[in-house]
Amino acid sequence: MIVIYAIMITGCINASNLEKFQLKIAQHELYEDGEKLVEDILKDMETSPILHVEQKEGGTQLKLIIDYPNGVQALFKPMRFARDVQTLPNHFYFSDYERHNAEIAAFHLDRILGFRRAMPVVGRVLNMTTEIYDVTEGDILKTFFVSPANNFCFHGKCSYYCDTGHAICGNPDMLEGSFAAFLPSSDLAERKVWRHPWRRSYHKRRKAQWELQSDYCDTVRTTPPYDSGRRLLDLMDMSIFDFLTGNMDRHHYETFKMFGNETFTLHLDQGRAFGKALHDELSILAPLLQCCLVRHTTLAVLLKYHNGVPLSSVLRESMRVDPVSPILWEPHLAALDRRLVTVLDAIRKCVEKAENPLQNELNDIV
Ligand SMILES: Nc1ncnc2c1ncn2[C@@H]1O[C@H](COP(=O)(O)OP(=O)(O)OP(=O)(O)O)[C@@H](O)[C@H]1O
Ligand SMILES: [Mn+2]
Repeated sequence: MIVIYAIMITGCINASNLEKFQLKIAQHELYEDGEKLVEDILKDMETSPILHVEQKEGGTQLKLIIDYPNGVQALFKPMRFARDVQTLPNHFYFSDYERHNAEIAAFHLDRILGFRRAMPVVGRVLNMTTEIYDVTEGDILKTFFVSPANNFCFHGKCSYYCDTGHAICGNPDMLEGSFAAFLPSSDLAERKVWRHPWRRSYHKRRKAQWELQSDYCDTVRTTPPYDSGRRLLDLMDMSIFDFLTGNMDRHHYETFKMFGNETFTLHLDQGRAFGKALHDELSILAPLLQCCLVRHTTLAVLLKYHNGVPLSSVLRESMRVDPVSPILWEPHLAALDRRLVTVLDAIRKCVEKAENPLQNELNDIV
């Protein structure tokens, strides 16, 4: 990835699999198709001893930074609910709980769709006493307690759901969670955070500009960095990815600074995906619907799953090897195939519109 880092790693006999993986991150993808290191780092995160745990600063919901031997780290999101618990009907997208299994499923889906823009994520069950409580320190320790049902619980400190009423509880002291491979530190590979042009309002009564302005895409596509290169196409991919998973929480996205603008957008933070299996949130597709734009290779992948082995089957099979499988409630898998048809319908309408622009203008007038 960068020269100094390369020298550091090659000069070091015991480079971890994660360091090797980070070193291979390229301008257009996190890892190559079929990269063996992906399986290696998943295995490491699943089986390596946990040396230290601390709460991640910032962010709204509780996350832990896990330290393994050799400086390897992972980002842990805890399980809160069973797989079939849906987003509460009166919750907005911005007050939805994060789901650890959504992070696992999203990594697999991102890989299956050929994006390779999400860091590898694996499930694991922890002993809360020996693998969290005994290896952490500071304020978080004061938030541990035993619940009336005799389960070991903690809530940590954060701005959303870090209180006794929303504690994370083991069964009785075993806790499942997702472990995302850590991105290279910002000293080595600084990231740029971008405001997503189709960001939601994050307010219960306000609408965002894209919801009010019918020609919003014209504004975006004439504004750098969306006016040239791959960036707008990446946002179209992200919109399809998020529509398939039902993730309404794409407020920002990140890129690696060293690659400039002609690089891929990271698929980070899928914790609020897979919340509503029986509802398809069409507004997540707004970027694609408003711009009528899709990458040729993305369309080819979508058609492959539509015409061949269904996306749900390929995803189910991919996730089967995860230690906490099954990862998704079946209706979420069924939703994927249904939503794929919706995406293809939207693209078909765009093609028809492009083939007959005059007719369309007439339709608009009439
Ligand atoms: N795999 C990772 N390795 C290192 N850092 C990460 C990783 N994934 C995410 N981060 C960093 O941690 C931040 C918070 O992660 P994430 O977005 O998943 O949590 P969050 O609580 O949902 O945050 P927010 O409330 O801001 O959306 C991200 O913005 C990102 O910079
Ligand atoms: Mn988030």
